[in-house]
This record gives sequence, C-alpha cells and structure tokens, in this order.
Amino acid sequence: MMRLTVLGATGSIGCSTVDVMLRHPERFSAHALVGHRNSEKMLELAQKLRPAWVVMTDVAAAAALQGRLPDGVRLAEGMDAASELAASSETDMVMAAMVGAAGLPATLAAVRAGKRVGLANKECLVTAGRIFMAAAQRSGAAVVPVDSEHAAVHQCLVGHDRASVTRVILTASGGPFRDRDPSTLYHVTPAEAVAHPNWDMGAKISIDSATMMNKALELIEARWLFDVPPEKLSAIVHPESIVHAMVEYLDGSVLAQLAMPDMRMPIAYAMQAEPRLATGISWLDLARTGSLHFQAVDHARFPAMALVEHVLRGDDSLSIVFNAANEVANAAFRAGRIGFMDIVATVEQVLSRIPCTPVVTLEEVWQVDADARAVAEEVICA
Ligand SMILES: NC(=O)C1=CN([C@@H]2O[C@H](COP(=O)(O)OP(=O)(O)OC[C@H]3O[C@@H](n4cnc5c(N)ncnc54)[C@H](OP(=O)(O)O)[C@@H]3O)[C@@H](O)[C@H]2O)C=CC1
Ligand SMILES: CC(=O)[C@@H](O)[C@H](O)COP(=O)(O)O
Ligand SMILES: [Mn+2]
Repeated sequence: MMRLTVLGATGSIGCSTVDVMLRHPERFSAHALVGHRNSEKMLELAQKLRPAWVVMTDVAAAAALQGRLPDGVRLAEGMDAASELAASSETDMVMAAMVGAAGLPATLAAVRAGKRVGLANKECLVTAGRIFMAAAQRSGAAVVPVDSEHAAVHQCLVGHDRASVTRVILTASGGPFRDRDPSTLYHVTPAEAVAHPNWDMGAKISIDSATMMNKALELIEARWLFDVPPEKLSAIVHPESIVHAMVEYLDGSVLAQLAMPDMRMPIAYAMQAEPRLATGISWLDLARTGSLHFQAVDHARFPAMALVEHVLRGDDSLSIVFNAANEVANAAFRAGRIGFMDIVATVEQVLSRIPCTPVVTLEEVWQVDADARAVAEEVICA
C-alpha cells in the first residue's frame, strides 16, 4: 500500500489524483490531503478517502472544518504542517499539485526527505530548479513528472541513451486564441481566456495556456527535469493535444507519446509506472480522430515564447522573475485589473527592470521572487 500526501488536493490535479486513488483502493491510501481555502471540497474528499490528516494552509479554511471531519481524521493548518506531513515517515509519495511558487516549501520538504514526488507544480522548478534537483540528488528522491508533456518525454526516454537525444519537443495546443485575430485580443475577458479547448484545468494554468506562458514555463521545467540544454528544447503547436511530446534521437528516430487529453493518465503513471494502472480515460481512436495537425509557434502572436528564449539562456534569477511577474500579472488579469495583452507585457517590463543576480540559496530565491512581485505591482498600478 502506497501512502500519499496530496498537496493541492482540492484543485484540478488534486481531484484527478483522488480519482485514480479511488480506482485502486488496494494500492493507495491517503496519509494527508492538503488544501488552501476550499474547505467544502476538502470535506467531500475527506469523506471519500478518510486520510489520517487534513491540512488547510489558510487558517480560516481550517477553522471552517473544525468538528466536521469524519471520525479519526485529524485537522491541521498552515504551510508548515503541510511540509511536515509531506516529509513524514508515514508518507511514501507526495503529489505536488499546489499552484504557483507557493507550492515550493512543502514540495521541497518532500524532496529533501527523499520521497517519491509526482510533480505537477511546474512553478517550483521554474523558481528553484537548480536547488530542487540538487536536493533530489542528495536525498535520492524520485521526481516524477506529472505535467502531461514532461510525463510524455519521460516515457519517450525510458530505456534510451540520453547522450543520443538531439531534441526534446513539447506540444502546445495554442490555447483558446490560437486562430484569433491578434488585434482583438486586447478586449478578451477572463471567462474567454480560461476556456481551454482541450483540457479542464485550474484558472491560473488555463490563462497561462492562452498567453502560452504555460509552454514557456514548461520549457524551463524540461530543462531541469531532464537536464537538457536550451538549444535542444523546443515547442510546436498541435491543436488536438493528443501527441504530448516527442524526443528525437541522433539517428533521426522520433519517439512520441500519445493519449487522449486527460490528466489521470500522467498522474497514474507517476503513481505507478509499470505495470500500468487503469485510469478510466477514453481510448484513443486515431481512425476517428482522422488527422493530427502541427505548426510552428508564432512568436509575434505569443511573445512569451520569444521572452523565454532569453530567460532560458540567462542567469537563474531571470526565471524567478519571469515566473513571479507572471503570477502577479495572471492574477491581475483574472481580477479585471489589466487586459489580456498586458500580462506578457508586464512580465517583459519586470524582466527589464530587475538586474540579474546570482542565486545560490533559497533565501536569495525568495528575495528575487519578492522583488519581482513588487515591481510587477508597480508596473500594473502605473
Ligand atoms: N490542471 C492541470 O491539468 C495541470 C496542472 N498543472 C500544474 O499543477 C498545478 C496545479 O494546477 P491546477 O490543479 O490546475 O490548479 P487549481 O487552481 O485547480 O488548484 C490549485 C490547488 O492549489 C491550492 N492553492 C492555491 N493557492 C495556494 C496557496 N497560496 N498555498 C497553498 N495552496 C494553494 C488550491 O487550494 P484551494 O482550492 O483549496 O484554495 C488547490 O488545491 C499548477 O502548478 C499547474 O501548472 C500541470 C499540468 C496540468
Ligand atoms: C495538461 C497539461 O499538461 C497542460 O500544461 C496543458 O499542456 C496545457 O495546454 P497548452 O498546450 O495549451 O499549454
Ligand atoms: Mn503541460
């Protein structure tokens, strides 16, 4: 029996993880479920899974659960409690599915404790990839990608010679505005931008897909996960989201991983690679699909993808700034404070205002992150 701690249990990835767990009760049990504010969703999950612990990182949300959890389920509050449970000897695996750099402390605690970590939270690696992967190497933690493209790359690499890899190619759906006249993008609403054509995801990543900031973050994520230099990393638009990624080898062979777009597949693979677990996702029927399409990424339409070329090749502080400014701008757009086109423009301005600095310690990471968030607020308020 594998005992899981699910960070971000109340979110999209968290709930899909719970779905996989409930399909295989003989294999998985919940040590802890961690949410932030959604106490009602947490109550529902706790009733289904009966974890040893429920943690709400928000104090008021924890108070709302007081006296309401099923018998035997203990309640805690705050990020420190989440980190302790993620690192506990009673946790075998951690599903890292909080959104944003806020997920870094608890995920890093799990990595430092040598856990198997299913990594959905890409912002962790974008913010602190070097520190994170070095910690995994020291502790022996297995960091298993959950992000669909990275889970695909992982599957295309298994059993193959890493030195023979010439290219890692991530697919990008192009989001809801792939074919829209760019001059109309100034006026799109958060409701339009969050409506992803293929995936049902949380609000932040859905907006990131619309700006293609998601793919930009994923290139940085791939760099750390697979130790691939920027010149071997690329993305290609694939509107069907059926091919999730490809790996090219020096003999010209290209391996791809295909599946219907449903996160339960990469989640289950991260929980147990082989023998594979049934997930309940729809079977891929290529005869019915008919054709798959691919096109180059248009950097003029998606300026985030031009920006990341520079970020990937610069100091680590650039990717911290890139992520933090995007988190602030993405939230400001969702709150109606800025327009859609202002999101990436804000990130670009923040990048130009913050000097590159060497980043070695976690304290330095948080300092750069805080500076970038403050400058992003200044840019938004100007
Ligand atoms: N959804 C998807 O299909 C995919 C997601 N990912 C990545 O996985 C991560 C989660 O995405 P997704 O599930 O869509 O996001 P959701 O918004 O659906 O869920 C986010 C989760 O994080 C919690 N949370 C929010 N803010 C904080 C905070 N400040 N501190 C601690 N916890 C917090 C939420 O708690 P609550 O709701 O209780 O407030 C919720 O449990 C992201 O990093 C995303 O990029 C990667 C690939 C695919
Ligand atoms: C499901 C998943 O992994 C998302 O990151 C997805 O890739 C988003 O779609 P885009 O390709 O539109 O960014
Ligand atoms: Mn992805």
